[in-house]
Amino acid sequence: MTVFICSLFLPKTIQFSLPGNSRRRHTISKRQGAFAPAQPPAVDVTPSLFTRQPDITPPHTPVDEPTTPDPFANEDGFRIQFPHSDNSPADKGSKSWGGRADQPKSRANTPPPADIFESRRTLQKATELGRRGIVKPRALMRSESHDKVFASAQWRVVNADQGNGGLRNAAMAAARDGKLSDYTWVGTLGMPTDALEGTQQKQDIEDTLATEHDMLPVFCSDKDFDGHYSHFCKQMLWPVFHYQIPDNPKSKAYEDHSWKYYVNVNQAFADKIIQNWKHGDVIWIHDYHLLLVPGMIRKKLPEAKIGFFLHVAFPSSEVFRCLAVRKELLEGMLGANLIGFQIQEYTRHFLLTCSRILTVEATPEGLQLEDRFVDVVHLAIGIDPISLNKHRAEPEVMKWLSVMQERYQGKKLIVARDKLDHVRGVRQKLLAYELFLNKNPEWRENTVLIQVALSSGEPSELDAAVSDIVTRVNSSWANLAYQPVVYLKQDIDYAQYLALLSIADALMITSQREGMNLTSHEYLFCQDGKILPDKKHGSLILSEFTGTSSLFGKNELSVNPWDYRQCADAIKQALEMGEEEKTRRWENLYKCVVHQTGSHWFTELLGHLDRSYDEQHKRDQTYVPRLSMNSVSAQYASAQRRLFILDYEGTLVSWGPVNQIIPVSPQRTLDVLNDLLLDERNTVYVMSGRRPEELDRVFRRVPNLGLIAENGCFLKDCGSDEWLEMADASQITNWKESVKPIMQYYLERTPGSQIEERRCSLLFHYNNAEDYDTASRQASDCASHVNDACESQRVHALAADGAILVEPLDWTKCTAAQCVFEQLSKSVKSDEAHGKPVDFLMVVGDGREDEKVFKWANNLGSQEKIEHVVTVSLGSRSTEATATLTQGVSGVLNCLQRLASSS
Ligand SMILES: O=P(O)(O)OC[C@H]1O[C@H](O[C@H]2O[C@H](CO)[C@@H](O)[C@H](O)[C@H]2O)[C@H](O)[C@@H](O)[C@@H]1O
Repeated sequence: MTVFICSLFLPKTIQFSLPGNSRRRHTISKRQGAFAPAQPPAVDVTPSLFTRQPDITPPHTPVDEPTTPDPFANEDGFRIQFPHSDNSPADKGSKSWGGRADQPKSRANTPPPADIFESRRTLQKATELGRRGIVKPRALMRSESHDKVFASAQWRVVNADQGNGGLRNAAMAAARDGKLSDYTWVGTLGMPTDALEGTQQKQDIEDTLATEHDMLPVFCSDKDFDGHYSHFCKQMLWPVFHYQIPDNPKSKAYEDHSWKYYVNVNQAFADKIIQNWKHGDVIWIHDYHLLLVPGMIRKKLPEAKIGFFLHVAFPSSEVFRCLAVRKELLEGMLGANLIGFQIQEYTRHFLLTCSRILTVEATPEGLQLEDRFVDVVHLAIGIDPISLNKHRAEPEVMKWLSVMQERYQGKKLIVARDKLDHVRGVRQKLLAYELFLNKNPEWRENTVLIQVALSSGEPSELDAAVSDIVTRVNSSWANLAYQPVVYLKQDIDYAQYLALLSIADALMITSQREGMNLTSHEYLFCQDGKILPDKKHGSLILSEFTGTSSLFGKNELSVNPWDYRQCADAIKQALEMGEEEKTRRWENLYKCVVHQTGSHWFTELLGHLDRSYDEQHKRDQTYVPRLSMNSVSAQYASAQRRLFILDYEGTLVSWGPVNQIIPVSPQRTLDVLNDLLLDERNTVYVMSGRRPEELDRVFRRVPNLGLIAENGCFLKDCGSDEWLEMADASQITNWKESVKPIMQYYLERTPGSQIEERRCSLLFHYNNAEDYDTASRQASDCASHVNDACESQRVHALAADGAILVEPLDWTKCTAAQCVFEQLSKSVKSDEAHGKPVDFLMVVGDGREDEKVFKWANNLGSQEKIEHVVTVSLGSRSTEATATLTQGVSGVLNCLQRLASSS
């Protein structure tokens, strides 16, 4: 059994050795996947906390590689500072795609990024102001000769600097802990690959990754990848999932065309997995880049065990519904057996979003689809303390620690490492820090904020804004010996990262939204004082809008990043906090971090997927036997008091158009019911969504029949002329007043639609609409709108055939059936001499509403409250019923007729 771990980026990529590349001369051993550096390193220019930085920007156009051979390069990888280590910060931050000098350039020829004009304006402004720092990296040029160079270049497999470090660390930890044995990673190489198309090299790379690294590379065209990642993911999904709705024309420009690239890349993943899947394998798909993959696989492999985990936040339904392709995205996710989120808030948003947008039934455990159940859970990812502990004791970390101790002696250090995009709130943090210094002169010369900012790709207004603030703070309060902000607009290596976390007095995270934030976990771990006994239990200032914050129980200094005053006060509080309070807070936080590890997260979710799959499969595969006429006849014959609860449309008569009055009285049905009722031991109820008067008309020639109308809101007992209104009339009137104007709004915009008012429900019919597709979209919006607006009124909107049905939650066919049974039981008690308790209950139905009645009836049987319980479902849907009948309405009528005749 193989576990396929599918994420956009593989943990490995390919590094090419190019002729004439003076920066890195290598001999290659492809078997070992290793280059040998020909020259010893001349100067160490690895980005560092001490490289003199101009206040505004890096000194040169950023490139992803150091300009000399990396002194830390080792046989297994490059830019990994610990030999034989695959570790890196859990929240890594992905580099821009296709920008590396030792990888092919992209052939994507999509339009320039939407904000390029904005960037140009920003550049112009910056030039006017005399800045040169936000220079856009030169466009990457490729040519035929460029491709040829790569096609014949030597290459090796190296660790990727893109991707989700938290996921990778968790998988490695689970494997190390013996919880994950056979696994294969599926993902892209995170580099342009058009240049390799049709070459032997591409095949060799694929083979090497498969055989030596257990990795299946997914190849897609540069154009597809660029459209998928740089456009649809980064400009649509990333902002929306983090509550930033791209509502300006420049973003909309990408809406239509980039969607198809998103689909293409997702399809390439699905195809790769489908080709390699074998029975028993587990498919685990990760994150917002691959939302469609579960659905695409499910179509081809209905039996597959598929899990999906979303690492980023899932927004409120109000935000999610702004996405034009909201339905497609949700339906894609619902191809999984289990969907996982980091925290409960995201789970709640997702369930509500599905119930509103797809009008599917949500329960606390998951979603009931027409033919399957999908489990939905939350379980937050964690870090790997074991490897962190090992690596922070490396000499390289010690070296950086001593350098920093000397450099920042007597200063309080607030540290941070974030991606520089709006979502991560770096600007807010700097403004809060500025306010803190302005308000607290006593701290001005004693505090340093070290902000490491990872590039998010394109230069933007944000770069300029952040640089402005850094300049302002430094020019206000710096002197020859002191600089209040150290701003590094590039990543630091892992050793410096660990040193930074260990020496800090506070870590400050001000994300506007974030799925989790594992940097804060790594910080807390490094603050145990084992490496630096005199620096420990530092404070954590953490945005309340991170997933991590919801786990930490306010032991952190929780802040709202938009509230600068509160953030500034939190900095002061962090720096002035007494040892006792710091220790108490840290101990509680530390417990959380070391209990909830990445390895635990990984194995728990895989275990959960197994359980969900087995359970769902049992339900789907449970062979629901055909109704045995012999056995039901025997039970019927032995019973003294029989109760039948029979669904009407789809069960006793074929379905008619829901918005039409039932045209004819179905004679055969009436005859069968009358025959059953000839035996006075029989009590028969017919249940329906129809109105009381309709049922009266249909069944006027069946005296003594009990009726349940409007799905349980009305009940008419056997032999009675009176309808009992089960539902609370005033509650119904209230919600109808809210729902009617909403329906009216959609009616006016959907030619050919109709509203039908029943006593306790409202229907929006669109079956006869002029443009069915548009009408069905309108209907679904109408349902979401009703569900949103009337949430507190105990009412819900559901999709019915060609209609949206709005009905109360508190009165159902099941509550009516319960009432019927209770009444019968009471009448037995009051007439003990003659009354007999019900000893035979038969429920027959075909719809989802009937399932609740089956469940209730089966419970009565299993609790031995009724001796014989027979629940029968028509059709092939998964069911709670204990028997099925496949011959439809005529099968039901034949069965009832045989029972009636045997009396
Ligand atoms: O930038 P991308 O390549 O699109 O990837 C998105 C981010 O993925 C990872 O972060 C997410 O997962 C983390 C672990 O579950 C979680 O802590 C974080 O809140 C999520 O956003 C990755 O660590 C980031 O660098 C990527 O930007």
